Amino acid sequence: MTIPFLKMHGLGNDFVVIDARSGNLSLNEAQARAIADRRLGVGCDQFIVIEPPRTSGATAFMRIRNPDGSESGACGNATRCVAHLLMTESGRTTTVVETIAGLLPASLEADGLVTVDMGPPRLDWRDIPLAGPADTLRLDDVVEGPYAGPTAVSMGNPHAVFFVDDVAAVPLERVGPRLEHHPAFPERANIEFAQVLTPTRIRMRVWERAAGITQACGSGACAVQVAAFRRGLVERRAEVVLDGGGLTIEWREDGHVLMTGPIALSFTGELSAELAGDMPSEPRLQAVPA
Ligand SMILES: N[C@H](CCC[C@H](N)C(=O)O)C(=O)O
Repeated sequence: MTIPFLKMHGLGNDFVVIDARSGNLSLNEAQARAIADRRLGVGCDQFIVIEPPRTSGATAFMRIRNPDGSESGACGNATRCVAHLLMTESGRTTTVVETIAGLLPASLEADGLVTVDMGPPRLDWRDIPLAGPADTLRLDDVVEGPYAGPTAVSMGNPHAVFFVDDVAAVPLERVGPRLEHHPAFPERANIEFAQVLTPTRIRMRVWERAAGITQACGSGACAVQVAAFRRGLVERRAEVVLDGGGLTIEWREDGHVLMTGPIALSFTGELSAELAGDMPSEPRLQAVPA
């Protein structure tokens, strides 16, 4: 018994996407880890399962799992990929992707880019979450060498944004894991380092919770833009430049954060019986050109 998958990415942040809308996918964390393994499995930054919607108004529910099997409440790059699949399937230029963090309306732009309304950021310490009361604008207790006082933002998942003069000089592979597991973050955190180039352009790099350094992080780019605006460093709309390329992020007056960027389909394949485990064998999603 095998199951087809789509290998997709957003600016190099890559995903294995499967369609479980036709059956009950009894996916466990171990299977997610096996599929995400870059040697024994397909390999990906996140494993994405499309499930039937839970809420009226949603087209489909998107479950997000990190390579360690842990579930996340947001994945901006994958949301663009799934939204594109759903709009291609329906022939419409709008859709609504549901996650455990809420309903995310999306639209297909004339230039082929996808815009997702990632909703409002959560800025209260309880919603990040943090271990205790704190001013999320600057966490003075979070220090790692010369890096201190990040801004905490949740986009449905936790982020800590450090502002630096030179992102390229940050030893991300060393400080990333230490900060991800800092006691201030009871659910760990995605760690971003941002360098404001102009009021409408930010360069950032990311150490993703449970995934390490990735080429791009959509929810992280949203968190960086929100943090920079809260600090008076940028306008409401800016280009956030990641290792894999640029996203346009706008923190709208109504509080919602819009993210616009590309998606790509790399290849399609079939999960072997060993990897598929007891997954159903008749998914609906057909490979569609990106
Ligand atoms: N590692 C993240 C999930 C993926 C986020 C990222 N890939 C994005 O595009 O937002 C977390 O555990 O919160």
